[in-house]
Amino acid sequence: MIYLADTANIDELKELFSYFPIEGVTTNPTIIAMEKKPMSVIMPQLVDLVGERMLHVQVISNQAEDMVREAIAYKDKYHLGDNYFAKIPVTKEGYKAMPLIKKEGIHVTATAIFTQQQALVAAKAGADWVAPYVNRLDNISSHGIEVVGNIVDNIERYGLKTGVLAASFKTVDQVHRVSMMGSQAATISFEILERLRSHPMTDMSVEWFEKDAKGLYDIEF
Ligand SMILES: O=P(O)(O)OC[C@H]1O[C@](O)(CO)[C@@H](O)[C@@H]1O
Repeated sequence: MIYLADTANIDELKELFSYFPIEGVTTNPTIIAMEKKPMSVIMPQLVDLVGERMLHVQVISNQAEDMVREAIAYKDKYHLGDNYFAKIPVTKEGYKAMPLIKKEGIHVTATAIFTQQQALVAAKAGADWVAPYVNRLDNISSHGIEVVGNIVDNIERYGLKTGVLAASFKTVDQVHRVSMMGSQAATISFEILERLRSHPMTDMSVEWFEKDAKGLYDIEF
């Protein structure tokens, strides 16, 4: 499973990119709103920082033709290449837009997915990634992990090329469980990425090693 950072915060991304094997960044209007800056300010910084990693940018238009125009506009304005994915919600207009955007040579990430069938329809419509919302499902007494597992199985069963980009996490355990379900990717906030990377026992062990090594590691380097 590959890790993506679910943030548009430049400081968080700079820090993550310095040590975490992050393969891409996802944004949505809520994530952009948290930065209290408009897209015209955030986008150039993001594009610069993300480099060749994947960049998933959600469109805000709600009519298919506008979604297509918006997806093309980002690509052209910021000279985005093969690493750019237009995030399209799985509404009726979104499904209509997906094959049209693909025809323009732009990759598609289908987002706001809550059911197995929504994911299957998006995959059939040509989506490269489908993004099921794990924690939001768990919060309405549904089963986010199970939904992700079913989507992974269905895509494999029907020989589709779409990848599963699990999204919406509030715990490390949710991330672990989607990885066990075979999700190809997960997009995760800075806070949860830090929590899943670290463990107090690791820090303690390193401290003990350093104490034990005192005066013994005398080879120069
Ligand atoms: O429930 P949350 O944490 O707002 O997450 C919704 C998710 O949907 C996405 O838009 C899907 O890529 C992510 O950016 C985000 O993690």
